[in-house]
Amino acid sequence: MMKSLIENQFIKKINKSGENNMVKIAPSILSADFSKLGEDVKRVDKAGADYIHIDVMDGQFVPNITFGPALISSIRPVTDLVFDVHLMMVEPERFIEEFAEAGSDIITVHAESTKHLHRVIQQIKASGVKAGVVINPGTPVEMIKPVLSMVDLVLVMTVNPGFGGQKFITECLDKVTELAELRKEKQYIYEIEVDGGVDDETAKECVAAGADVLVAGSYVYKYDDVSTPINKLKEAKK
Ligand SMILES: O=C(CO)[C@@H](O)[C@H](O)COP(=O)(O)O
Ligand SMILES: [Fe+2]
Repeated sequence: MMKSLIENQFIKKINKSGENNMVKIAPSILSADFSKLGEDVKRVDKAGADYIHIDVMDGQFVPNITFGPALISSIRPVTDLVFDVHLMMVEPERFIEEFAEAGSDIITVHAESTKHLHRVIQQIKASGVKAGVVINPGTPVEMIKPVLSMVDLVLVMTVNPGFGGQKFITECLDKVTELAELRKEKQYIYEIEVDGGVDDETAKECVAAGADVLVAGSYVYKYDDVSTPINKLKEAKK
């Protein structure tokens, strides 16, 4: 997608106090119907989604296997929405350029997945896309402090990665609050995204803690009319 369009949708909504005016919704296509994936992407686009969240799993970092760059290329023509690509793979540095070329707008890598987190983030930025860092429920914010000044997005997992439809882990919200406070104190520019077990109820807790972007898979795609859950999630900030 056009770089200027990404900038518009991305950083501009962060105002001077470091808080977004509205919460963004990132439906996860992990819970879409893969036999009609393009249609399922279009449905959430039409319903007001902000990002398309794409879960890449390698069967090693997590006990599940999903998509690669070819799938991302194939759905790229279907929408102009930001592709938020969540890499759950060991040594993501091996594939950054492929995922960037396939049409990713944001690539997020797990702090636990590489020995060279700082270098991978540099690599993502050099490939011309936004860079994000992800932490598992068992990983403290302390571990990513050295890269917080470099990233455009921090993703806080609110379930253990690998599967959709799991129960929200409330304790992870303390990290969202900590990241929001750090952003304010140090004038960082990252968005804070949460992923896992998000529905209309847990969304309110996430927003209250300071989340700017809500990923939701099973909650969105269980509805025939996906504008219902997307609107309910947006109301979490009203
Ligand atoms: O990264 C992941 C899972 O590892 C997620 O993005 C899931 O797709 C979220 O699914 P729900 O918990 O919303 O059903
Ligand atoms: Fe995800």
